[in-house]
Amino acid sequence: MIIGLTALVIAVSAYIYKEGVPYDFIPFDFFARLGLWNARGPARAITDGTEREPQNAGSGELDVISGSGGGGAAPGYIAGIPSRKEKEELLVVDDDEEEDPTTPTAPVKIQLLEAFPGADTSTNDKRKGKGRATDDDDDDLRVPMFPAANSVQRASRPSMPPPSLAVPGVMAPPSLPVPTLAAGPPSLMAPPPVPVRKPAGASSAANARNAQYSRAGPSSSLGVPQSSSLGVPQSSSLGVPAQRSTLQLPPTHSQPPPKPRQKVILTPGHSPLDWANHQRSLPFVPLRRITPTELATHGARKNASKIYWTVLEGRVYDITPYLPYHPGGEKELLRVAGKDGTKLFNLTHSWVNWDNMLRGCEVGILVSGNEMPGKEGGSSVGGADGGDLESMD
Ligand code: HEM
Repeated sequence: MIIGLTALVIAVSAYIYKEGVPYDFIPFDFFARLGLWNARGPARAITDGTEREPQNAGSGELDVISGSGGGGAAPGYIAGIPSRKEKEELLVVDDDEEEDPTTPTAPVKIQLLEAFPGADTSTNDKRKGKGRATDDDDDDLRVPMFPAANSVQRASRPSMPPPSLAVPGVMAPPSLPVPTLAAGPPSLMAPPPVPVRKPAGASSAANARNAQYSRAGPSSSLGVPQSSSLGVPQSSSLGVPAQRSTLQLPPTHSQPPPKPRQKVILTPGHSPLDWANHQRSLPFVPLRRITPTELATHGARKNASKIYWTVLEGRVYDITPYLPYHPGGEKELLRVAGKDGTKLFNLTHSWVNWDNMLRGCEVGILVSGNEMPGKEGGSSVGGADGGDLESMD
């Protein structure tokens, strides 16, 4: 009997020594349910395989999955505790291979150790002389960096900050790519080739005009330096001229360039706002019928009165008080004195609301010379010798 028991104990010991602890052995499952088996704290029994206690998540405790609802796990399997065989398989390291922390194998090993916190690595620790040896490391749940902090991958991307290790389980936001404008190989796509319009039979005058409007040259109109700092190669294989800045607008040649502004510097007190105030102070003048002959006496030349009239869409205006307020200058405004200035006005600035601007300067309407026989002659603003509109109607 004693010999038999002794032989049984020896056999069990030899089995455990060789194969590891049979966790699926029913008594162990029973002890695990009682909370006696887990050496790292009270075990959590999950009876139906779905309920888990979230408050202990990540605390290093082990999950016990019962045989009835294991969801594919072996009956009595204690999640998180590998068998000796598993541990040895997981922790086998090629002795010939030098352990380099920069290679991806180092984090993998760390992850395996983290995945099985109860694993006994003393064998490997003794063999390698290093590794996870203290229990303090069990509470360190930091996510290992991959690639390693000093790996070649990280060294090649210096702008990417290493993920924060302060908050475990929180992934660092991806860093936005910062375009390197000054240095580095050109990574921008080359612009499309500039379309070259060369109509057959184009006249030499048109060519001359195109040459005049074309601003391709060493100086960019946008002020972009010719040595582009955007990394665009100066000599593109797509046929883009090397001296042209990529930010420069391509020449269209379809329309002539707009005329440069010809605004003059107005004397102080003659701004558009000043004119609006001054116009309100002008005296009211009864409107009259004005013939072209009378209008001509108020031209720019041979005008002793220095009173200048013009016509805009059939209405006669005394532009004399407006002369110092005209943004285009007095000289330009006097070009329409004594005649119909509608066409020139609209050619210059059709957007200007002349009706509103010159309301206080209106002196009458233009009539043909036949309508007012005998009524021609010089007259000043508000003159009484013209045909008064109210009295004539
Ligand atoms: C007869 C009544 C006229 C009125 C009330 C008037 C009024 C104005 C106003 C308000 C502006 C400023 C436009 C702006 O800032 O966009 C302006 C600009 C100018 N005006 Fe007149 N204008 C008159 C007639 C003329 C005439 C007859 C000419 C020339 C033929 C002329 C030539 C100019 C020019 C060259 C400018 C500067 C355009 C620019 O570069 O902005 N204006 N005028």
